[in-house]
Amino acid sequence: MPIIATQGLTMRFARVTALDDLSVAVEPGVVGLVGANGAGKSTLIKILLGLLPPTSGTATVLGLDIAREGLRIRESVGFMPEYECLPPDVSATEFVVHMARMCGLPPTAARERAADTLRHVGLYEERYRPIGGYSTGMRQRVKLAQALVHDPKLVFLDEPTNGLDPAGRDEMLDLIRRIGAEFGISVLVTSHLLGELERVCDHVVIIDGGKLLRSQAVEAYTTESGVLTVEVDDGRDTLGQHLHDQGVTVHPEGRFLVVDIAGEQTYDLIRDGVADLGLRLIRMEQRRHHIEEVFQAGPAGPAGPPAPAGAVQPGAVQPGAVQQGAPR
Ligand SMILES: Nc1ncnc2c1ncn2[C@@H]1O[C@H](COP(=O)(O)OP(=O)(O)OP(=O)(O)O)[C@@H](O)[C@H]1O
Repeated sequence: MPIIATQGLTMRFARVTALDDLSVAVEPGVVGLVGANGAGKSTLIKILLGLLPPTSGTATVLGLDIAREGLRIRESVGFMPEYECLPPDVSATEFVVHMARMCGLPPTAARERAADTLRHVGLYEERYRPIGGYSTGMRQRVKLAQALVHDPKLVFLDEPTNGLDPAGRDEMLDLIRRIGAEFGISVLVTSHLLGELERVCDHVVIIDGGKLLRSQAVEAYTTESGVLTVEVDDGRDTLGQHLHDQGVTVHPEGRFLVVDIAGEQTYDLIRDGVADLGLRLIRMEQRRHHIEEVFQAGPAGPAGPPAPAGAVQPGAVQPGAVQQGAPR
């Protein structure tokens, strides 16, 4: 059963269509929802939580109808909102216990679950300090803890890496991966950074202007490319010249040679060249595309069908559009 399924979901505000006939279904796992600022990500989450009725269309979350079963959806789903929503003068423990009580847990269970959850997100030592003195990364972890405290089957994380430095972003991405892999909780995580979702997601949905651009397993975006990376211990240029003389298209890139694959014989030529020249081969591997290359390549990118007319081409992003610069 899909964890989320929408059919023709449309949301019109007075001046803007935030979602435009969106039909998509995703299976359990860690699912990325990527789009530029204003693409409609937060609007979709609010509709899926049953908090905002769509203009038209239908959707289910965990098999529950958003129009009729919003309360049951919110019982089974955790939500980490994008914007700051934390009281500064209470501790993380007080806040997360309060949120657990709001979800219906009895007092003792609420305290135990809050302590467990704060430990999981790496805030155990700091849990009695007032939230007002926390760093941005710590506040993001409190927001994550309150989304997990009632043991949901699915969590919606709206831009959880916002405002974090590279180290904080890496830690948050690791936490998200653990939520999916170790706790078995499905995740819908939004970001405007393509690269960072590739690291943690099983599946990525891309929307632009409220329309679906693509919905695919991560591997489908990162299909193998037509080039080999070759590394030898001392002798990069000698081997490069040798392969060139054999008619192989090759160019240097850092310590490596990047070789176009022109059939099985390319592998044989590299093997023979390395042997004939008496070099030591360290690696020879086929490169995989990164998700962002799908967009750098434009509408006829390497991983699939052309984007629909009018779609943002993130290879030529405008400020605020889908960005490719996620650190790895
Ligand atoms: N309550 C509202 N009233 C009017 N317009 C709205 C409302 N909520 C959202 N919008 C508009 O709908 C569009 C989609 O907004 P949404 O917040 O869903 O985008 P987003 O992809 O989450 O972007 P961001 O990452 O910037 O939050 C935007 O143009 C936004 O201005």
